[in-house]
This record gives sequence, structure tokens and C-alpha cells, in this order.
Amino acid sequence: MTELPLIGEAVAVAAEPRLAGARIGVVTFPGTLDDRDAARAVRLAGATAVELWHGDAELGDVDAVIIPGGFSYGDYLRAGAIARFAPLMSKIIDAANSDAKLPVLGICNGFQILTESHLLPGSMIKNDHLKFLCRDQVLRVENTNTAWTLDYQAGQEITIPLKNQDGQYIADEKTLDALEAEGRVVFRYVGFNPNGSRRDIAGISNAAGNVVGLMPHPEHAVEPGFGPESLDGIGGSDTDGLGFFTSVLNKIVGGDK
Ligand SMILES: NC(=O)CC[C@H](N)C(=O)O
Repeated sequence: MTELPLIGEAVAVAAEPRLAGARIGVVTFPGTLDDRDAARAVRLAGATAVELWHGDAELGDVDAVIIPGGFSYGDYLRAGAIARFAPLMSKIIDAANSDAKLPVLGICNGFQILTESHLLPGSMIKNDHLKFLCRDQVLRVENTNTAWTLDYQAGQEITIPLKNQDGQYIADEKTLDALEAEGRVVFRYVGFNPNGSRRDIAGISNAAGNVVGLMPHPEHAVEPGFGPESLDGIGGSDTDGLGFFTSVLNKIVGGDK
């Protein structure tokens, strides 16, 4: 398949040749929608995107994995409930829990798959208004000490697209208190809670910080002219999502962050 040229890719690689060797796997399930955008975001950040198929028996030589958005297995039974049992998911779960602590990012349906896989606590249920919602959403980055948020400032507000029907994050009060106490609430909705998520939670991490899941889509806000406009009218925010992908690269190559 012909890939569109990447604005700035050559520049990124030339400026940071050490990043080009990093290999980020992007998983495709039947029904995945956003794998190509996730791979493009990886390449824009300067790394190599590696296509992974849900039925693969081995993870291969990758430094991190992205589980992208969409409707894996048609969201049948419950979003992410079938994908969790894909052969590749057992490899991802093992690698995320291993001493090597493989960085894993779940975006939207990917976040749903991570909760179903028990790599992250809690569950995703229907939006409280029971409708599919698509909008540009402001988030606050609450924790910059994860593999996927190192390049943000603590408290930084970013605007990235949100598009889902099962976006309401729930967990019991004890779990929510523990997530808050351990700094594992990584992203919170700002100004408007779009789905009834408990405590305005948009994304969380595991205890080690290598596994992160969130509902909004950073991979759709990585190129000038294509991401959301700034909601406050002051300057553009169309590349606010790129920091996820540069963060994990800096982590992999042992940069100065
Ligand atoms: N954008 C997406 O990944 C959609 C996620 C999910 N299937 C939902 O609608 O809730």
C-alpha cells in the first residue's frame, strides 16, 4: 500500500538519528480503525513502525507496542472483551509485566482492551448520555513520569480528538483512591466531562508506568494542519498528541529526560 509522504519525517530522523532504530509495534485486530494513523505518528516522531497482527504467535523485535482505536471484533460482547484473548495479547501481557517492562499504549479501543486484559484496573462502559460522541477534548496531563508522557509538562493542558461510545471509565472507590494516591491518573478531562467517567479520568497507568491507556486519540493530533484547532482561539493545538510518541522514543533510547 502506498504511504503518504511524511511532513517532517526526514527532518526528525536527521535531527535524532538514534531514534530511527527504535521499533514501535502497532497491533491490528479485525475491526481496528486507527492503526495507520498510529503508525504514521510513530514515523513522524522519528521511529520505525512495525505492523503486528492479532493472530501473530510472537511479538518479535519491538521496543514498545501501541494498541490502537477502533472496534476490534465489532465490539461484540463488550468492547475489547474478545480482543483480550487474541494470541498476540498474551505475549503483550507477558512482556508488559516482565522485568523488561515493555511500554504499551492503549488508545480508546486499545484502552478498553487493556482493562479487559487486566493490565489496567477498572472498566469502560457506555457514555452516560448513551450516544457516540466525537469532539476535540481538552485534557490535563497529571503525571509526566510514565513511558508515554515524559515530554509533557506536569499540569499541561492538551487538546486532542475524542470519538467513542463506550468511554465512561468506572472503578470501585478503593481502586480510584489507590490510583489517585499512586499518581496513576495520568490524564483528566478539563472543562467538560464527556462521558461520566469517574473523577473526570481520561487515562491511567499501571503501577510501573510502562502501560498507559486513554480514551482520546493523540495519534490524530501529530501533524500541522490536521489536528484540532485550539479551543480557546489562542494558537493551534494540532500537534498536541506528538509528545506521546516522542516520549516513548526518548525512554527507549535512554535520552536525557
Ligand atoms: N474510537 C474508538 O476507538 C472507538 C472505541 C470503542 N469501540 C467505542 O466506540 O467506544
